[in-house]
Amino acid sequence: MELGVIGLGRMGRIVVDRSLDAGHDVVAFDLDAEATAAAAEAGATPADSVSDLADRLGEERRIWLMVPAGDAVDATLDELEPHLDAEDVVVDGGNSHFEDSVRRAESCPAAYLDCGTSGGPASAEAGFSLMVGGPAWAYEELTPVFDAVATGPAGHDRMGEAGSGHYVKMVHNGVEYALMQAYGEGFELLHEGRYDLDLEAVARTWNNGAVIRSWLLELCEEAFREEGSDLGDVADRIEGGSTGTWTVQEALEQEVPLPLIYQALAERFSSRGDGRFSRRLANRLRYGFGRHEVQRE
Ligand SMILES: NC(=O)C1=CN([C@@H]2O[C@H](COP(=O)(O)OP(=O)(O)OC[C@H]3O[C@@H](n4cnc5c(N)ncnc54)[C@H](O)[C@@H]3O)[C@@H](O)[C@H]2O)C=CC1
Ligand SMILES: O=C(CO)[C@H](O)[C@H](O)COP(=O)(O)O
Repeated sequence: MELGVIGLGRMGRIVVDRSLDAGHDVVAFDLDAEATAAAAEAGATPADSVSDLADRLGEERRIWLMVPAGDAVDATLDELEPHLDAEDVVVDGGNSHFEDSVRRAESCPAAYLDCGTSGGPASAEAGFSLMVGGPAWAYEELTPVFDAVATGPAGHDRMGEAGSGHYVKMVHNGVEYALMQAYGEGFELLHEGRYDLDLEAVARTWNNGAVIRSWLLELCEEAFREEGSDLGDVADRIEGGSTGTWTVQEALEQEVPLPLIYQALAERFSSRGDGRFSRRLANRLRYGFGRHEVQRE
């Protein structure tokens, strides 16, 4: 298949590389010319602009957006619009709000797939987990690319109609906040408690057969290995927060109580000044899965 990829940062570049590795042809564009050139070196056909990318694709255009959520998605769609028709498919693989995706699906001349993407840059080799919303025919049409970008056929599925992919990803991120908070609290007690513990050894032991083993716990193990049991100079400051806020807002609207996710979000908002260990670990874990910059003292 021939795929256009717009946005070649930490995530978009993985879409390019995995698609090329699976034998697909890729036309690539980023506002940053260096990112476009780097994708070309990897085997993609470079485009000079969004319009140029659309022109270089064949009759039935398949285009994957991996730009920051918000205005960049709308700006890209505005530029694409004159080139699109009902036979074309656009995938938004970023962390867009599901209501924005519903609006875009209604106004986009092409079939529109909202695709929640989990795994982060650390999943370049293994592939992502993809949660897709939108028309079934478009999902089936893009399945060869989803197979390549995800961990494989089991790593993606169609969640339902427009918006459902980003809705599921929003809730995923709420769960991510709560899990990070739970691990953080447990390790904080171990760190402050009665025994002088090697927390990397604790995490490693838990990761080998314990009920609470997980990828986030593997990232805890990595963080303690690289930063030390006291997390060194990792600051008590957790950035991000938009996707967790959306989850809590939706829970309030639906009158579904989510005290753990809300509390984890509140911890982020109050993460200033008092050096909470749990938040310093969450700060470091966001580097582990997302290559988000570690805030340091
Ligand atoms: N980093 C992560 O762990 C994850 C990120 N995401 C989502 O994936 C999307 C991309 O994230 P990253 O790759 O991490 O961001 P990034 O900042 O590494 O890359 C974004 C790229 O888009 C380019 N760009 C911005 N506006 C553009 C435009 N109008 N046209 C063309 N290119 C444009 C930038 O130059 C940059 O190269 C975001 O929506 C993010 O929330 C989703 C899951 C995980
Ligand atoms: O989607 C992700 C992981 O699943 C991204 O890493 C996202 O940036 C995490 O959310 P936040 O920035 O609010 O911590």
